[in-house]
Amino acid sequence: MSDTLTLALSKGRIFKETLPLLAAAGIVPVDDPETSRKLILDTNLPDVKLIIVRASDVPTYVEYGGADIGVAGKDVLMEHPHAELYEPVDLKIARCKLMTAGKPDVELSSGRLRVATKFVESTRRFYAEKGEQVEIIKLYGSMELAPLVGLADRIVDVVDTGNTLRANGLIPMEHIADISSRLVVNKASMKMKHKRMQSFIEHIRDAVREQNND
Ligand SMILES: Nc1ncnc2c1ncn2[C@@H]1O[C@H](COP(=O)(O)OP(=O)(O)OP(=O)(O)O)[C@@H](O)[C@H]1O
Ligand SMILES: O=P(O)(O)OC[C@H]1O[C@H](OP(=O)(O)OP(=O)(O)O)[C@H](O)[C@@H]1O
Repeated sequence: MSDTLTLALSKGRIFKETLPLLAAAGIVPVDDPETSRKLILDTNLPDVKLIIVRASDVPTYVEYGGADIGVAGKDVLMEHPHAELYEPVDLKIARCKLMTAGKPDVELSSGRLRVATKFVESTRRFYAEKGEQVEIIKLYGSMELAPLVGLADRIVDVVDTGNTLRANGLIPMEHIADISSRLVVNKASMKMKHKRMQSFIEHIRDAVREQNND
């Protein structure tokens, strides 16, 4: 196994918020994924590469060794409860809450509650723990639309400011989980590239402490 470290990141929020942590670990990407079409990005360090993947694909790339390390939201990790991954650092970035939401003051019909979400696994677990039988409708985005067009009674989505819910006449209801992004690590890489990985993890851990003044 080569000693190159491959890090899987998603574009947008996670990339932007991970950059300062990488910089503190001495890693600066050469290309900007927002403008480049490249999916493998070089960094200032010849032995560190970044790969750009969909946020929900990060655990898959890392579990199967397509990347040694990744950054994934806890919401995404909760959808992969059996993934063979280490989760050594809470990066405390991309913070939000996983919540149920719906229209205020609506009489619910007597049948099963219909819940639209892309977070099927967390939703299933949440209602199972409450002992409530619900019908889960899988969507891939724009969940807020579902109650407005009668597709569902509730949604489960991530909420930060609440602006998206408000803009669509919905209100947050039950809190399911606090979400932040985590460093995830391939188990084989951790054994085979132990020193390099350990040093990277420690640098990131220090950077998180510094960023949060603790
Ligand atoms: N409004 C928000 N505020 C803070 N963090 C958020 C917010 N929305 C999502 N997140 C967190 O950031 C992560 C990445 O979100 P992002 O919007 O970049 O990807 P996505 O569009 O949800 O993923 P995909 O591309 O797979 O559909 C999410 O998994 C979640 O943990
Ligand atoms: O409570 P708020 O601050 O409004 O944030 C919540 C919204 O943020 C995310 O969407 P995002 O803006 O990332 O767009 P996306 O649909 O591309 O993920 C998420 O899907 C919510 O809709």
